[in-house]
Amino acid sequence: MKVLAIHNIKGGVGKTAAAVNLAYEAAGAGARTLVWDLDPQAATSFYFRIKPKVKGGGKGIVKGKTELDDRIKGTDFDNLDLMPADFSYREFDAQLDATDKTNRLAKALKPLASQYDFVFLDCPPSISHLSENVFAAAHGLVIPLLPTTLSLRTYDQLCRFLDERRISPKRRLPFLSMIDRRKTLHRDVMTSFPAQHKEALATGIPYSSVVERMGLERAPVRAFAPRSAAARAFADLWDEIATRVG
Ligand SMILES: Nc1ncnc2c1ncn2[C@@H]1O[C@H](COP(=O)(O)OP(=O)(O)OP(=O)(O)O)[C@@H](O)[C@H]1O
Repeated sequence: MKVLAIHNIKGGVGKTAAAVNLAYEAAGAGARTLVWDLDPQAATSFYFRIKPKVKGGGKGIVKGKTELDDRIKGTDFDNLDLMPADFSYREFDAQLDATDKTNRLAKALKPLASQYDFVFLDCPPSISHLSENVFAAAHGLVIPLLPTTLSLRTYDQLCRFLDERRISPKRRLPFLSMIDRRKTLHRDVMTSFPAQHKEALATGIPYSSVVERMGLERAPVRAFAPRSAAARAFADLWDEIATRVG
């Protein structure tokens, strides 16, 4: 079982869009796939038409006692399950901070190792104690970045943090999201970012109204717009990530 965290310090960069669409691609390729919606905003759960839990999940995980198995729900798609968000995750960080443990997520996921090929963690925007747990559990960090100066600056800050924790660049999988090729800055970043960061994925996700429509359709892009450029881009991105993480 490979664990992939969709993570960024910044909000609104396309983490949930990536989690939903990459998980759909993995499941479509036949991999037994689980998405864990760690964000109390519960957008991933919304896209998969599953109600978030109201309470209770976070504390048990922090104490190392929660069985995740009975919280998992099936989705409308083959091979694709979801662990819905839980509003108690709002307190996750403070609770994890109090224990000073960074292995809680990894420990909670361990019993699922024989059930899934891939687990996607859709993370809230932060750099926190929860992030430390995510980094300890994940084989790869999938990091969506807007092609803007501030977004790239935040990536450098994240890299310094990962360097301090000796998380190898090989485990970092940054890619550009919401690319608008009409913008000179975006075209420039498409050239400069991979030149400066060898770990960068070659596939980027275009800015697309089809991705925005996910909220209306409540489904991954390829399920309702299979021939769109965005659907092709997520499929290519998944191929690249699957190759990188083996
Ligand atoms: N490729 C895209 N093209 C156009 N709109 C996009 C694209 N990707 C995401 N969006 C839109 O941008 C907004 C933020 O996207 P998303 O929720 O995936 O980001 P996020 O990083 O998960 O946000 P948060 O940090 O709040 O969890 C949403 O309204 C989404 O529909």
